[in-house]
Amino acid sequence: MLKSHELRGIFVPIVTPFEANGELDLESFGTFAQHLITEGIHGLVVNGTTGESPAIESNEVLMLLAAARKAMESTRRIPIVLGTGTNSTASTLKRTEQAGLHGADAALVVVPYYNRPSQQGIIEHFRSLADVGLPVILYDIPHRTGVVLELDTVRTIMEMDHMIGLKDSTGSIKLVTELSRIGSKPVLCGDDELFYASLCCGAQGGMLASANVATNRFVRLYQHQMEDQTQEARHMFDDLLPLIRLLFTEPNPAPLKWLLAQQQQIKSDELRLPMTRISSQLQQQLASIQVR
Ligand SMILES: O=C(O)C1=N[C@H](C(=O)O)C[C@H](O)C1
Repeated sequence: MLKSHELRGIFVPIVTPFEANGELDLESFGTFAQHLITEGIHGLVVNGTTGESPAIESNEVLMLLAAARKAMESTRRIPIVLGTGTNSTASTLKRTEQAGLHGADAALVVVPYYNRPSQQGIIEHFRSLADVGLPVILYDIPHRTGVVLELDTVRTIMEMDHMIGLKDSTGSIKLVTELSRIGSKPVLCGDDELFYASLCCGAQGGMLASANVATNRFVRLYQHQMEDQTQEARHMFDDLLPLIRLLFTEPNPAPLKWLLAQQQQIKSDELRLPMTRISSQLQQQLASIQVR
């Protein structure tokens, strides 16, 4: 199980590869997970947004978790964080229990989206997971959920014993700055363009879709920053920024999947609807950028 102080470094929300008929491509998933691990990542996030969690059935989530564990047998054991959050407290509870039973090290639980609960409702949603026995990471991403967490709400949730940290996709450095000022639990940046700024403001690392590609560059950037080699880290981030921006010009993870299929890291750039393949214009732009 993942402890708060181990929530640091580069956690990659791995893409979920599909066969041309839309079935899970577990073979590509396993070999790609091994590749990410050998690139030096510190943790793997299965069934995140980048893993197309809204389109993955709960039995498939467990298949992906088993494949991730298997990939580590021949490489290195790193923490596996499983996305288990939905906009129903009951189903989140059930999925988080399953995650614990099947060997996840922590659960990533997004703020309930779409139904726009009150701040108190959100607090109770996270409190309900206390007895599961699995560490939980709060995932705050207001532009996807439709609800903005107040600072007091985040603090209240972070103080719960089973909560080990925050994935911050708020699109601002305000929250990470304040949480690190008051010595709260670790914050991982979940907004790729703000990664370097977040590290400078106290983030302990990142959960970054872009780190599916250029993986080792993100790992080295993080290491430079931790060793106070801030100039090197800054330069590495500046070099990565054009790639990061391109990866988010069309809905994530379609650009990533196209690039990974080009690199033959996964067999196909297949997505499940409503996600669709990228435009030919973006293909050309991605093809012309230096990724490795
Ligand atoms: O899957 C994730 O985890 C991430 N999702 C974000 C998004 O798609 O909005 C981006 C972030 O890099 C990680």
